[in-house]
Formats: sequence, C-alpha cells, structure tokens
Amino acid sequence: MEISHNETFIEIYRLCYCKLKLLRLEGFKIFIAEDDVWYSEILRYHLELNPDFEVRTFDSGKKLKAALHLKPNVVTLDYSLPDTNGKELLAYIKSESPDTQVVIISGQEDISTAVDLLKEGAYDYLVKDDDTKDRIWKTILHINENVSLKDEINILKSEVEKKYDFSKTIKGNSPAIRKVFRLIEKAISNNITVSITGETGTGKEVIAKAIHYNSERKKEPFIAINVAAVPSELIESELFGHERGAFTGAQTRRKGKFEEAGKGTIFLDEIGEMDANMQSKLLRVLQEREVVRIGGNEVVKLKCRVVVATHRDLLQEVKKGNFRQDLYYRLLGLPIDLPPLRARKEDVLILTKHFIDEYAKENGVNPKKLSEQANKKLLAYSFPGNIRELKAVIELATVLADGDEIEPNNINFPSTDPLSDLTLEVKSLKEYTNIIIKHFLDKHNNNVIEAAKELQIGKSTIYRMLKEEHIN
Ligand SMILES: Nc1ncnc2c1ncn2[C@@H]1O[C@H](COP(=O)(O)OP(=O)(O)OP(=O)(O)O)[C@@H](O)[C@H]1O
Repeated sequence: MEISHNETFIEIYRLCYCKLKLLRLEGFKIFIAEDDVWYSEILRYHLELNPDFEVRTFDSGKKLKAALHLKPNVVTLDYSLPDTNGKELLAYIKSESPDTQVVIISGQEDISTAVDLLKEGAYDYLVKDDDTKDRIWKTILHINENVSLKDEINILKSEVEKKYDFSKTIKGNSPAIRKVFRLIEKAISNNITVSITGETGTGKEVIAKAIHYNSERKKEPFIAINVAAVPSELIESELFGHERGAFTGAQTRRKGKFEEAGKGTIFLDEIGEMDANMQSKLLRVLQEREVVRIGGNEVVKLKCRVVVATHRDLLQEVKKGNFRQDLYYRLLGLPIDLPPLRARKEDVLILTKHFIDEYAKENGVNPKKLSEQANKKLLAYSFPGNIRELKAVIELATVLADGDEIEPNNINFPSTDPLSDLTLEVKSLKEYTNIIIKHFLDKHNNNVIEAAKELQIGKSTIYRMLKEEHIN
C-alpha cells in the first residue's frame, strides 16, 4: 500500500517537477504543524521529494507561532495540537502572515467545522487517511501555481506602472500639455474626482491611467467603462452589479464596476452620453458613497476614486438640459482639459518622433527620418482624430517609406483636408483664395449662402470669384 503511494507520488512529482521549476525560481516554504512526529516525518519526506520545497516541522502551536515571521507559503495544520486548536491558530496565522495558505488536517470528518474554517480563510480541509499525502501534494501544487500566478500578476502590474510613468510616456512640451502635467501631479497627490475633457483621441484615457498608476492606488484595479458603448438597459447592472434572478437573464450574481474597482480607480469614459435616469442613480451613489446591487439589499461601501471623461462641453449640456447640474458639480472635481492637437502644433513633431521610434523599436528596425516637406505637410494638417490619428498616419508612413526618409507622399490623411496642402507650395494670394473658396463650397454641397456665412463674406463675393476664376 505504502509502496504504491510512493510510486504515485514519484510519478506525480516527475510530471509536475518541470512545471514547478518553471513556475518558481526561489524556495517554496512549507511548515508542517503536527504533534504526531511519525506522521509529520512522513509528510516531510514526501514533500521534500521536490527540491524546491523547503519543509520545516513543528510539534506545537507555540513553536509554529514563533517561526511565522519567516512567512511560509503554506502551513499544514493538525486541527488538534496539544497547546491550541486549529481555529485559533488559523486566525493567528491569517493576522500575522496573511499571504500564508493554511491547509487543515483533521483526524475526523466534521463538515460544519470544515465549512467554518474554510469561511475563515483556510485553503483546504483534509481528513487524515491513507490518501492524505496524495491530496496534500495536489493541494500544495495548486497553491504553488496560485502563488506563481500572483507573482506574475505583480510583475505585470509593475510593468504597467512603469508604462504609465507619465513623464516618460505622455509626450509633448507645449504650454498646454505642461499645464496638464501640473494638474496630473495635483491629482496624484490627493483623492479628488477628476474630470477630463477633450476631443476624441486627445489622450483622455492615457491621462486617467497615468493618474491611477502614479497614485497610491496603483496596486488596486483600474476599471474603465465606456458609458456610450453599453446599451442603456444594461448600464445600471454594469455599474452597480446585480443579484441572481434580479431580471430575466440574470442567471448569476454579478459584481458591478464600482465594486470591481474596490480601492482602485473607476474611469467613466463618455460620461456625457449617460441618460437622465442613470444620471440620477449615479448621483445618488456618489452622494451616499455606497452601491446596492440590482435586486439585492447588501450595501457595498464605495472606496474607489472616480475619474470621468467626455468629449462634450458638459456645462453646455447642463445649459441645454441634457446633463444634471447637481451631477455636473459632483463630478467636476479637478478639471483637466486636453486641447486638440491642432492647437498645440509644438507637440505634433515631438509625438511624431515618439511614434516613429516606438514603431522602430517594436519592429526591430532603424527609425526613419522625416523630410522637411513631410514635416510641413504634418504641421499643415488639422488632425480631427488628434493623437490617435497622428499615430496611425505615422505608422503607415513608416511602412510606405522606401528609404530612410519619410516623404510627403508617404503621409496619407484619412480625412482629406485640402487646406493642409496649402502651405506646401508657394502660391499667389488669388490662388490661395480660390482653394479656400472651393473647399468651403465643397463642404457645404455648393451652397453659396452657407459657405459665405462660414467665411464671413458676402455671397456676391463668392459669385464674383466663381465668374472670374471660372470655378464650377
Ligand atoms: N501625450 C501622449 N503621448 C503619447 N501618446 C499619446 C498621448 N496622448 C494620447 N496618446 C495615444 O493616442 C491614442 C489615443 O489616446 P486615448 O485613447 O487616451 O484618447 P481618448 O481621448 O481617450 O480617446 P476617445 O475619446 O476616443 O476615447 C492612444 O494610442 C494613446 O496611447
């Protein structure tokens, strides 16, 4: 019997050893608290088959407590030690070393005690019998994998944090973006709600993440939700969660985004698109600082920071009656306005260089240069899609450029803007004027009155020019 168990162990061990080796680079500490010395030594023998496991044994609760500062990964705990019981020791371990996982080993099966202990944080409850060693092995393997995954998540998190070190990633040196940097610093050092405004693609989400990943909340979740992208009938349950059976289709209980954010940051993007009914619900949640899942009555305290963004002028929306004034003031907090790219031309070339370098790094090629004419073409364009559009344009230009230099013909704007080519060639004033008139006529479907209105000139001027210049 014993031999077949040994074989099973060694087999499982062989299968899993390589995986464990990959998963963990340092020793995995296992403490066995067991007053039956013989049983304790058998466990130690089996667990030490894995050279990555550092196993220590303790025959009393007192001795185990004295060694807890070594922060074991796992404690296997005999439920009835001579000087204490499993329940008391579990609570002690959880308070002194919260990351330590505790596997309770009991001489007898007692379901209600097992349930109690699991509720209080025990990882598993095993009954001593011939199979216990196999089951401990598997349980420890699970714990080891979980610890490795947690380590991996922490490494990824710190990489994300590095990525959002805003002084390195948010490019730009215009007075406008420098003002934004100063506001981000303010937002980082306190918990005030932040409202970010700016046209699409100006970097609102980048700013929200920079605030989160540079604040004290950086280890907690950053949860983003685009209000405009969620159908209005689902938004309440997305934000606040729901209980099982709260409505047709609610088959399981689900946490809302506020609850998911915990002590982190919730980013409500496109807040200006929220409908009136939902606005009043959100206002109540923000005022009371608590949420209740749909169909439930458990109150969940709100601990997250709120960052909102919109491309709309919210005050204007308040005036038009589309956005609640009280909600507007509750959300305003620290306002950060991101000017469009066309209003910070200094940043266009800085961002262009950044995107060229980024592309080269990602693709393992040398960064290309921008010819002077290509520079001019970029600066003359209005970038309705802002930084997102610039990034796409530069990536395409880098691909299209044959040599080391990006030429104007490699730069293609998705939205054709004839005015952007205006300064590329030297023209007479009359020629410039014709191009402008043609552009505005096109824009208004040849409606002379509308074009004249936008250009703030008389319609007869346009008719005269059409006649003189034979413009169709
Ligand atoms: N200052 C910046 N430096 C470098 N890259 C930036 C900067 N601002 C924005 N970007 C890049 O531009 C793109 C658009 O940014 P982001 O998604 O944050 O814009 P947005 O304003 O939230 O857009 P939308 O309103 O459409 O949601 C992203 O690829 C982002 O990495």
